Amino acid sequence: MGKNRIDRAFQAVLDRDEKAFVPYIMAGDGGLEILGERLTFLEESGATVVEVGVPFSDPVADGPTIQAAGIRALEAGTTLKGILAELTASKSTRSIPIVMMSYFNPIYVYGAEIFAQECVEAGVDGLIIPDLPYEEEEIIADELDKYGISLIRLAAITSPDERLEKLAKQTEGFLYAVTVTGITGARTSIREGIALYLKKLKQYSKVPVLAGFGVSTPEQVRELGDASDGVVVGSRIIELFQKNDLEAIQALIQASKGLEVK
Ligand SMILES: O=P(O)(O)OC[C@@H](O)[C@@H](O)c1c[nH]c2ccccc12
Repeated sequence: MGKNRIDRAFQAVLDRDEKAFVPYIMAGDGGLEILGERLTFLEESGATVVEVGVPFSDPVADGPTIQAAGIRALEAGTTLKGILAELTASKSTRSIPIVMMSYFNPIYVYGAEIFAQECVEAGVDGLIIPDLPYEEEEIIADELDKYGISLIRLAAITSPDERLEKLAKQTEGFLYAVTVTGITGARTSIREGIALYLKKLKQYSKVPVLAGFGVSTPEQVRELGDASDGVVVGSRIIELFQKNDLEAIQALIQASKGLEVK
């Protein structure tokens, strides 16, 4: 292993027999000036990697909570350029790896090469581009490769095995296993069959498999973590930051520690 800091962060977690916890936050929600502070809080609370969202006017995969956060961020004047500048300015205050989540359009408008270059300066180690299909990746893959930025692929529960296997073999950093059909957002119960789907992905993948979409309670963090290498939590983290319930965020992160490793 060891392409970049993401690989090392996961390795450290797995070596301690813990599970990874990746919180998602929307850059610019609450103002860009608090982004650095939130990243530091998440690092100090034991997150493994942070997923930082870029707000976009047409967020096709986002549920209501993430959409609303995106609208607040856009209304506060957040731009991709501003996010990269803020991440660069606060970079020396943290060591936690950052994965940026952006739809393809803002990156395309920015220019793939300059974007990749500035990601490195900003301490962005990986990217999730939810509307970039596997078949179209070449539009940016070379630039990311050149700058050592991991391209994290999303696996859908509805995909045929053959596609899942390809995604699992190609992905870098981790494999994002989407555990629901539909959009992001808190759900009350974990769908049956998820554990089998996660186990299958784990067999295909050389990098950690993280379960995401609809994870909102410590129990779900434990349950999904048990069947995978960890979880991604978005909507719930955004709600808790809004309520300023920092203890509940820490409790969610704590739930990813000390799980029985299968
Ligand atoms: O909000 P949830 O259900 O906890 O799911 C995580 C998710 O929000 C975050 O990873 C994310 C936000 N927007 C996305 C778009 C596609 C894939 C993933 C995402």
